[in-house]
Amino acid sequence: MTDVLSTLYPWIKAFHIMSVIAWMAGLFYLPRLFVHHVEQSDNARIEETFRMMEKKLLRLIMNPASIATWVFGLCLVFTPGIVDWSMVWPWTKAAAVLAMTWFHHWLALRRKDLEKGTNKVSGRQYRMMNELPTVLMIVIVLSVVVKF
Ligand code: HEM
Repeated sequence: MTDVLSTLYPWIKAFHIMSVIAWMAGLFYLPRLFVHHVEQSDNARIEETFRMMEKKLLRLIMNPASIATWVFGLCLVFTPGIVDWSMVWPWTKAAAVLAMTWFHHWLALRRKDLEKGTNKVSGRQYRMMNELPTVLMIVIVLSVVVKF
């Protein structure tokens, strides 16, 4: 099994990066949709459009992309010689990836609130939360590329 992972290493990494790009696109865009959704919540027709866009973005892009990122990422973890756990970078990457996954689930819960009309988060708070994936992405990319 580890032989197969070593042979397929460049392919798995390529698909890992593709799924990361799709996941990150959603993690950056969904909170922006929430900002405008909250700030236009007096218009029923526009609100319905936001609900549909948020649901499709999460279900069709973000959920599958996050699963693919995890599956390809874990294949890379189990590829012999790729991760040296005595270094710092795998731990900073793991912490940031867990935080990114928490953020994904937080967004999914807020989407349900917006769908049911029970949202309590303001547009300003969504704007602030929107910075989190950027910070985590910087930590992750520095971890995997600089490998401190
Ligand atoms: C979800 C769980 C994840 C796991 C288990 C995981 C694991 C890994 C592993 C083990 C590598 C191989 C490093 C190497 O070849 O030296 C890798 C590469 C990479 N990961 Fe992840 N990763 C995950 C999520 C992410 C996320 C969220 C991002 C971006 C925000 C990301 C960006 C990258 C990049 C850009 C590379 C290629 C680095 C290079 O070799 O040039 N990964 N990942």
